[in-house]
Amino acid sequence: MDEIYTLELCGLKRDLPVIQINEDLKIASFVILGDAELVEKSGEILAKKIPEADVLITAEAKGIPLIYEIAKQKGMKKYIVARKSLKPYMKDPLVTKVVSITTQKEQILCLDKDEVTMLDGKNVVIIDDVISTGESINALEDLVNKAGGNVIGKAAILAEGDAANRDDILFLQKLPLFKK
Ligand SMILES: O=P(O)(O)OC[C@H]1O[C@H](OP(=O)(O)OP(=O)(O)O)[C@H](O)[C@@H]1O
Repeated sequence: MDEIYTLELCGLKRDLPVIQINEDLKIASFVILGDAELVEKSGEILAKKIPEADVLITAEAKGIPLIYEIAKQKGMKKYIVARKSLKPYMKDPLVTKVVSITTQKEQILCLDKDEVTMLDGKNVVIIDDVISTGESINALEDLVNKAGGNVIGKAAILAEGDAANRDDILFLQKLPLFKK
């Protein structure tokens, strides 16, 4: 029978499939894409908890619905999504590298010049759906710093594994890792 982890979050319950990602490690797969109810509830709560920022930033892809919801709740007209591939619309892109727990191969995160300008000299909060190894938020922080921004907060719906012991991130619920 397939292994399931039941997550309780913001008064909701979700059965997450537990999947093997390498020889020694299984993770509970948390995919907010398509889950409007969970994004709305968690976004509303996180919007109240994060510090007041000039700019919010996330990484493509699963952070996108969450940052949209938080920006909407806070009445912010814009936010920034770091893309995972270079796009033709990008002029003088700023690029950094990242290896996340779920993807486990090197990806890039990049910003267009106009987004770099939006970050320069601004107070920035980094948003993601999950923080696990921290590689993705580190890469986002690197982009913000290189763009001249100042990271004043980091927030996620879930902190996975050891990330739950960090005191520099705001999160709503812990998610266990399943080690051999
Ligand atoms: O703390 P970390 O170990 O970096 O893991 C967390 C990141 O991993 C997942 O993204 P994923 O790489 O699966 O990309 P996706 O959102 O494009 O599916 C998740 O959405 C976070 O961004």
